[in-house]
Amino acid sequence: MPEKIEPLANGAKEPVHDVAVLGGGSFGSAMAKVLGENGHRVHFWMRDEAQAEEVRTTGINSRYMPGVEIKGDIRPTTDLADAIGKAEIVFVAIPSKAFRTVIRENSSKFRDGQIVVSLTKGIEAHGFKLMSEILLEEIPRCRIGVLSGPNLASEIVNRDLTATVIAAKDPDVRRTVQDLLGCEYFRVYANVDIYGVELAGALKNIYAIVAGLASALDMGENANAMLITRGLAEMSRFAVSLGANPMTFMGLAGVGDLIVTCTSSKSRNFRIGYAVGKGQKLDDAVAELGQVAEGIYTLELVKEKAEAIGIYMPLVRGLYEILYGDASISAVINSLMMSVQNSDVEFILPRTIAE
Ligand SMILES: NC(=O)c1ccc[n+]([C@@H]2O[C@H](COP(=O)([O-])OP(=O)(O)OC[C@H]3O[C@@H](n4cnc5c(N)ncnc54)[C@H](O)[C@@H]3O)[C@@H](O)[C@H]2O)c1
Ligand SMILES: O=P(O)(O)OC[C@H](O)CO
Repeated sequence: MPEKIEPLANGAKEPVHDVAVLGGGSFGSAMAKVLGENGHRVHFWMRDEAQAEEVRTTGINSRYMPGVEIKGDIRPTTDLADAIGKAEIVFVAIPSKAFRTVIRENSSKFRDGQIVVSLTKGIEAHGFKLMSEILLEEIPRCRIGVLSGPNLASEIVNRDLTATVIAAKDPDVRRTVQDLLGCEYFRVYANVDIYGVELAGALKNIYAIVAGLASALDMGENANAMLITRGLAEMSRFAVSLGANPMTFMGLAGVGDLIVTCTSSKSRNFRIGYAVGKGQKLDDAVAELGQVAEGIYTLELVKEKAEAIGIYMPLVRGLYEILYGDASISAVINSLMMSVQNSDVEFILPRTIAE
């Protein structure tokens, strides 16, 4: 049992809930820590028994969160069915490439009406599916939510002040997640635009790689601001064309997450861009990182999708040509700078067609 249950932001102590966190990486560890400190019983599922045993005996996940003690009633397990079975609410922090497989293999273990919240910021290659869409397909009888925002795991575990967004259609899902996670250093805002919140979380990883590249080249603060803002224009153009609400991009899950990921070397996507900007090969940078940087996969999928539906995404195309083609960084920068000068905010002034 935890030594002390901190009161939540509303001053009341919540009843203890059984929650499951699926995924023993950086973000699963960070969310397990918040939930444990808030007094909940956390069934923390990870694949690796040695890692589970380490968390069980020392409270530390040294591979993904070295030196951080995950306090409270944390119950690490490699038995996924047991974790789901015991939980009232399930949080899923599994990389997008493995997300469907893990959920599908255990779909019969989820209960009717059980709340399942995706923490994953990626897109499935086959069919361009977001994680909430996978959940709806695999476990349609559950109530689905998506948590996304400017949430560097390494800061959350330090109890650095942080805000995030829970997006769900069901108000009870939104309220439950706010109550479970909210505390003196973690605030949870609500949104109903699941698709926009989720797509924003996936797309910003691409622009974080771009920002890392720019930082490696020491392009200057004006250039950084230009890249972030044009990244926002590009990602909202794309997302809105697929049905997202443009206003979502003004919120924490949109511009908030874009800012943190594009300005912090704590972001793994930023670090990949920085390494490539310093001349490292992409594969070597990924191997050295040793953690997931979803943006490198999202980039390929978004480039393909944007071309298929005719959405202009010059930063996506330029980054793709650098990472996966043979374009030099300077040639891409030159072509971006010399393209047609266009509208700032296209929701006010439509873009001219020629580019
Ligand atoms: N780390 C952050 O700051 C952060 C913040 C918000 C959201 N996210 C998102 O959370 C998701 C998970 O990222 P992370 O940071 O925890 O990654 P990570 O690289 O730190 O850890 C990945 C975890 O997934 C596990 N895993 C990999 N393949 C698996 C499989 N086939 N089956 C089961 N488990 C598997 C690994 O064992 C590891 O425990 C990503 O989509 C990421 O974008 C991360
Ligand atoms: O480390 P990254 O680049 O995966 O980013 C982590 C979070 O998504 C930031 O909100």
